Amino acid sequence: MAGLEYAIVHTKYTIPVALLITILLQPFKTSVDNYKITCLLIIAVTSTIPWDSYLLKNDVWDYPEDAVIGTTFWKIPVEELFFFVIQTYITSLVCILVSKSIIPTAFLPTLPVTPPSPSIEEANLRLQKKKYLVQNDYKRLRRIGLFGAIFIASLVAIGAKLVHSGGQGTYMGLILVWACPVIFFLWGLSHQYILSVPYKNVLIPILLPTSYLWFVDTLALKNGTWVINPDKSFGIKLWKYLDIEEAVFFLITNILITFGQLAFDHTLAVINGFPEIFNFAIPSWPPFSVMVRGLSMAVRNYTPRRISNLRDAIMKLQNKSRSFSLASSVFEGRLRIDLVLLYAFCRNADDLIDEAETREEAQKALAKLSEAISNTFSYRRSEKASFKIENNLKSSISMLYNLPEEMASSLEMLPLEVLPVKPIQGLLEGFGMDLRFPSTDKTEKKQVPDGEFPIRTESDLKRYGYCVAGTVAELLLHLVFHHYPSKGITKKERAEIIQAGVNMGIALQYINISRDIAKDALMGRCYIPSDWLAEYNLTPAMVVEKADRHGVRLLRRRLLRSAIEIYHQNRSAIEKLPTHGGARKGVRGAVENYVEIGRVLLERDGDMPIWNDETVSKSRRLWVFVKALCA
Ligand SMILES: CC(C)=CCC/C(C)=C/CC/C(C)=C/CC/C(C)=C/[C@@H]1[C@@H](COP(=O)(O)OP(=O)(O)O)[C@]1(C)CC/C=C(\C)CC/C=C(\C)CCC=C(C)C
Repeated sequence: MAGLEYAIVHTKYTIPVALLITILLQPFKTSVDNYKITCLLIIAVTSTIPWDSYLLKNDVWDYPEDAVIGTTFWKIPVEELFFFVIQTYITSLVCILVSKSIIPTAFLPTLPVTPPSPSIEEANLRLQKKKYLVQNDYKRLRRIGLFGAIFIASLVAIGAKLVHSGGQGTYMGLILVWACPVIFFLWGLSHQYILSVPYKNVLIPILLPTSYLWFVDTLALKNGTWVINPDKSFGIKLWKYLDIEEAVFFLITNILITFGQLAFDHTLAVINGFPEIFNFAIPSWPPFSVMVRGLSMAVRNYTPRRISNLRDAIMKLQNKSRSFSLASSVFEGRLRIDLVLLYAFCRNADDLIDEAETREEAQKALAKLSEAISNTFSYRRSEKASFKIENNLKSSISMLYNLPEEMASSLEMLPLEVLPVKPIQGLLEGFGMDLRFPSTDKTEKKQVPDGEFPIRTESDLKRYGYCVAGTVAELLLHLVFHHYPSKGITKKERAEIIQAGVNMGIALQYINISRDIAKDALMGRCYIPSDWLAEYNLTPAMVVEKADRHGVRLLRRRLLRSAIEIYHQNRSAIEKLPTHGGARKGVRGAVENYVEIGRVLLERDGDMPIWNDETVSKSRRLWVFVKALCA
């Protein structure tokens, strides 16, 4: 007599959890995630069917007739088949969710390079990078890898022995001989990557679903939904009702799924991370042959400098910008890597000027950077096909132009072959404008008189906005179109979208200026146009002296209103961006996150001084971001 008990286990326990995680992941899900889930589902179902069918035929476990609907496939009840699917799906989603915060390429292992004895700054920097260095100790990885392989191989041997002896060890033996060879294979291919990613990325997808499924299994065993044959199992219980074999089964299958997901991430990390080797566009669903090539590429062929420069760029992004760091998790593959590298370049260039001790030093640094950019740019254009990041410890750009190593590396990493040079020069022009403010350093001989603050009119402000932010948007959108050249968009439409992006960049810069009025004043800068200030009988020097004034607040409101207006005029262009690679969602999320700062400032109105990026609370930032992704 057929029954619904097993089906009820799914409706009560597995389906709701799967739905919940699907909803949680939905805003962040990319098409590469669908690829990984689909592949694993196919592998899991096809490999489990013969095994499960064998166990059922040999009476290792059974289902009372009144607990299942009665429809079977190879003797397996459909509810059981559904279990393979839903468990693989749930564990894969958890794995994908926890992996969102990392860029897999940054966790590829690298062969040890013997560095010269470090200077104090280098030693400090290395201390900061400890997270990666410790996890990336190559010899240690190999040792653990070997130990792990011996351990897994021993489990296979124990399993074989148990199966051969039959009797109570049968069920445990069949689990071990079926799952451990696959785990051995995945471990062999990807143990260095598995050991290099943060532990939580491996442990959470294994332990969280396992403990939940232990709980569900305990209930099912208690209710007799399925029954384990006492003649083919040890009779040892982890706790009341939960047989040790069942506990091992769920643990081991979740290890399988998690290792499978991580092996996918590993190969994607390689094929996305080394464009000089995989020198073709990588589709969201890369062909199997490319995946195998990535997985089998030896660590000695990786480019350590590329990996370590990428790690530096990620650290910069995480330490300096919460909004762009969050937005980065939505972009996929090479676009994500290139955006992080672009961020690091812009940030390093900005810091190079802002952190110079004197104006002369800043001017010199700007000139050196400008020269390095134009020379690197022409060199790359001429050597386009053969460009390769060298493995030297020091960047050649740093040696040639005497630029700080971090700055030089981020320039070296920038995909200049696909970027226009004009916006990069525009960015430098913007930084140059920052150097035209009167100095706050009393020892400096040449003081610029009040009238010579560089932002005199609204059009100066707009030019400045274009230089430091419009250009960033232009570069960002060039990267989007380079990686996802939508065939449906004409050249004219593309130019219009880029123009809208430039305007949006200007709007974001207005918000940035409004937020930082007090902070900028401390540096002797005032970006509110002098002729706006004059309407309130104020001068830029008065703002620098004391930013918190009634007139300044009113002008800040005017600037924010103007930013929001530009935002409204241009935001529809975002919906014309390619959806691939998370481009549209990511740009929408990044823009909304930043515009929220403007909205909060308008809400708070009177608040001054406005100090730092604590303007929007973490929870509000996340909420706005998720809403933007779901729009
Ligand atoms: C996802 C990801 C990693 C994106 C990277 C975006 C990127 C390359 C940003 C570089 C930012 C930067 C350091 C620029 C140097 C000059 C500067 C300081 C500009 C201001 C940025 C904010 O910097 P800040 O560090 O102060 O920010 P925090 O609040 O501390 O986080 C700017 C305000 C400029 C930012 C402008 C953009 C990123 C361009 C925005 C335009 C688009 C996203 C395109 C919109 C597209 C359409 C079609 C409308």
